[in-house]
Amino acid sequence: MEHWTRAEARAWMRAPAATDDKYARGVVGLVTGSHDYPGAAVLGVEAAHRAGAGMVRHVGPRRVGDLVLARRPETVVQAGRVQAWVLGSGTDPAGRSDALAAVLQEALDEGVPAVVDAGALDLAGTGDGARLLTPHAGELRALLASLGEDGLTRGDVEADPERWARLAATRTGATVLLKGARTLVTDGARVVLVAAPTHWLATAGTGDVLAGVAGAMLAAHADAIARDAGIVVDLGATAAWIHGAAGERASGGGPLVALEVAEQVADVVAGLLA
Ligand SMILES: NC(=O)C1=CN([C@@H]2O[C@H](COP(=O)(O)OP(=O)(O)OC[C@H]3O[C@@H](n4cnc5c(N)ncnc54)[C@H](OP(=O)(O)O)[C@@H]3O)[C@@H](O)[C@H]2O)[C@@H](O)CC1
Ligand SMILES: Nc1ncnc2c1ncn2[C@@H]1O[C@H](COP(=O)(O)OP(=O)(O)O)[C@@H](O)[C@H]1O
Repeated sequence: MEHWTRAEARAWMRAPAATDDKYARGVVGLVTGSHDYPGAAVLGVEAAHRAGAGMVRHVGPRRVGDLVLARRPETVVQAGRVQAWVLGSGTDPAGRSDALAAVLQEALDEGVPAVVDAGALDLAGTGDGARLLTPHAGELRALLASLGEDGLTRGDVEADPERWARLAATRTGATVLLKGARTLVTDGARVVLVAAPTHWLATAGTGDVLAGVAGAMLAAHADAIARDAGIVVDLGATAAWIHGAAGERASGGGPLVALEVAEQVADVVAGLLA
């Protein structure tokens, strides 16, 4: 098992050059949030901006888009070309509308890299392109059940996370980032461990922030992923490392809220580039 530290994370960061424009830095598109969970969209969008996306698009219900814009007017709330997608945070597959199903499927079929989170995890095996699945243990259990691993409990996954994350990666052909105090990232062959520096991260919405950071990482490296999809493991691990470091800064030893974690991401990136 590989252990991901600041040194490994640094290798995947790059400051913009004189020749870069917003598109060269990577456009992230998010299909996240819903009437029930609008906040997840705000958190993921904030994180994608702070992690260095050249542009962030959000596709979702009008009310969700309005909340996103109220927080981040830089966001483009229209569909369009992206270098990477973040799909599913703050959505519930049980209540998925036909319109949302169509938008998600179109994104998955585009062939660009995608972070597949929360309410889109049941679509993990569909479409085309590199995939980074970001389940917590309960979501991994559900994903494995859908792949035929009946009778598994969340406790089983927590007792042997490496085994179950590897199995899900092998079965889906995706890279799996299994969230927790110790986050595992695996493509079925390599297994990378990212230890969180603070357990105050165990709070609502921090997973939505992680998805936004991961989306920005995939978008920034979309061309390299097209040449070698194996680097999605490195990019997922780097996103988890940045998320942990941002959580540590947001916490300062005490409680944090997810939006503060997202806000700290830019300083963590600056520190890696220094
Ligand atoms: N601000 C936002 O918009 C946010 C939006 N979010 C979005 O919410 C969506 C759902 O994601 P999630 O991870 O919260 O739920 P989910 O995977 O269905 O697991 C449910 C499990 O939890 C358990 N459980 C529940 N309550 C419990 C309790 N009091 N005490 C103990 N256990 C309790 C429950 O157990 P049970 O009650 O069944 O025994 C079940 O096992 C997702 O789209 C996410 O992105 C979140 O990111 C938060 C911020
Ligand atoms: N005990 C813990 N210590 C450190 N980090 C944790 C701990 N528990 C969860 N996390 C992290 O917090 C985030 C929670 O994500 P998730 O379970 O999707 O919650 P949410 O859906 O509320 O955003 C993940 O990044 C996970 O790695």
